[in-house]
Amino acid sequence: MSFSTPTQPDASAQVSGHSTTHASSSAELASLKVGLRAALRQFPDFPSPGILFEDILPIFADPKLHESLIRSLELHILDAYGGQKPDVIVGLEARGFLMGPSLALRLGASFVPVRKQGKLPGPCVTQAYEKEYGQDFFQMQEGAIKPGQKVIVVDDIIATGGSAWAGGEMIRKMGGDLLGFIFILELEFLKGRDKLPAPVYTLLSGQA
Ligand SMILES: O=P(O)(O)OC[C@H]1O[C@H](OP(=O)(O)OP(=O)(O)O)[C@H](O)[C@@H]1O
Ligand SMILES: Nc1ncnc2[nH]cnc12
Ligand SMILES: [Mg+2]
Repeated sequence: MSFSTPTQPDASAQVSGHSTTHASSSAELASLKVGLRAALRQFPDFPSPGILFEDILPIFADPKLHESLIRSLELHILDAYGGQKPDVIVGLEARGFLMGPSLALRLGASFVPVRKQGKLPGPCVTQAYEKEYGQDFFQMQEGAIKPGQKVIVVDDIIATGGSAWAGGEMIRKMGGDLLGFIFILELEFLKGRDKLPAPVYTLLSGQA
């Protein structure tokens, strides 16, 4: 587990019919993580030799685990960021789209996608980036983030941090206020979090 955001010992919150205090949400989060961790699968040498691929898809195949994931991320957000709630959840194509929209709905926030180049219509902001196995370009539609909006970026995995950094750069260019980055899993040995300009939270640790 990796925390780099402050918590609020007295925080209490009411969202989606769940009432929580800091102590009860910590206990709930710890128990949800056990099931989520057990569901992950690893595939050696995918998509290229030397990469140990972390497969998060079994979480989405099981409705109980899917709910555990969204609830875990919700609990973190309610407990962090000094009580500030995000206006926008930004998800990174493609795997960030698996949890971004449902998390946004749960929080009453907007969902905005970051897509790979050439997929979005109209004027776009573009950012080149490097990832664990190659180079790519990300885009967002101009004006998708309004100046001053509070934004959280979500994705499945942080490896080198290149993808999340590029998302953060585009949000910064549009005047967004980046509250933080949230991932299911972190490949700690790549130190991707050191590239990112806002607090990083990963639900589960992995590949130290
Ligand atoms: O921290 P980084 O080194 O940038 O790597 C992490 C990114 O790599 C994967 O995305 P990828 O674009 O490979 O595939 P996807 O389209 O299936 O999400 C993963 O889903 C993260 O988005
Ligand atoms: N090792 C890995 N497993 C799954 N997704 C990834 N994205 C970047 N590195 C990855
Ligand atoms: Mg991805």
